[in-house]
Amino acid sequence: MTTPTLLPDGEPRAGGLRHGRPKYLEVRGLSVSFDGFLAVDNVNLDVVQGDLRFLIGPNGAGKTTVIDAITGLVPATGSVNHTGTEILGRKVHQVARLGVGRTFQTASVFENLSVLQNLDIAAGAGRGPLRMLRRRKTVDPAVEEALEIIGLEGATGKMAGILAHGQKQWLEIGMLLVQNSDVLLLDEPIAGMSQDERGETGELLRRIAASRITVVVEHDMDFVREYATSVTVLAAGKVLSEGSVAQVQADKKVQDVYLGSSGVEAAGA
Ligand SMILES: Nc1ncnc2c1ncn2[C@@H]1O[C@H](COP(=O)(O)OP(=O)(O)OP(=O)(O)O)[C@@H](O)[C@H]1O
Repeated sequence: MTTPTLLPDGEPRAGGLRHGRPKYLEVRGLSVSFDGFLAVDNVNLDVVQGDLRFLIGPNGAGKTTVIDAITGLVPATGSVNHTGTEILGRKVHQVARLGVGRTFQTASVFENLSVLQNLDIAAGAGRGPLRMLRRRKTVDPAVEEALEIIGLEGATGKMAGILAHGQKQWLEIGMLLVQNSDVLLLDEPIAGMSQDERGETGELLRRIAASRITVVVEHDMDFVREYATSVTVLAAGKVLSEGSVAQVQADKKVQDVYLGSSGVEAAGA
């Protein structure tokens, strides 16, 4: 059996990979209504493999709901195409099997299991129950590779519940890597992290985004400026602006609604 490589082949860049046939996520006319309230309103979004896209905007702009809609957590209309496959309207587990993985604002790991067991379970998500129960003597190469990428090689036996806040988020990302997710939708991954953890997370995002389709919901504009290769700004459920960090910061509409003229967020956590 060949093991798919998880290691990136370069740095993320705006517009994604420029060679080969990159994978893509193409969102068209995505809308989500909660009892008549349009939380996501006709959103179009194109993200190509190798890009590190940040989704920003004021509180209540619809950022998390876009991710919820793509991953099947809330009903939506429109279309979400992952490299030729329509994923909108499928069940949550089907979307995950099609390689679309997401994290939540609060890391959802199995607190009473070790780091290794968490990754093992994620890696076995596609295996049958008998194979899952069989004790394996060796570490799955995909798990080993994910451990290296998320920097938790030294913590394999630690219970996930006692990990530092940042490490839990990294473990959750590792769980997506071993599931072979090639679309990563990460909801505020640095919320509550220390300065050091933020930097390490930024570098982790760079490593994983180079070979995947990555969308990060974020409020921290310093972090966005440092790590985004492209940005989409949402406001009141609609795409307000899109482009490089410099382009969206210079956009008068974005300054009025979200960033002050200094580029510091006017709203948000
Ligand atoms: N399940 C729900 N039922 C009803 N309204 C909802 C539901 N989920 C979200 N909303 C509303 O939809 C709008 C968009 O919410 P969403 O959480 O997507 O915004 P956001 O941009 O992620 O905000 P934040 O930055 O504060 O996390 C908000 O007005 C919110 O109150």
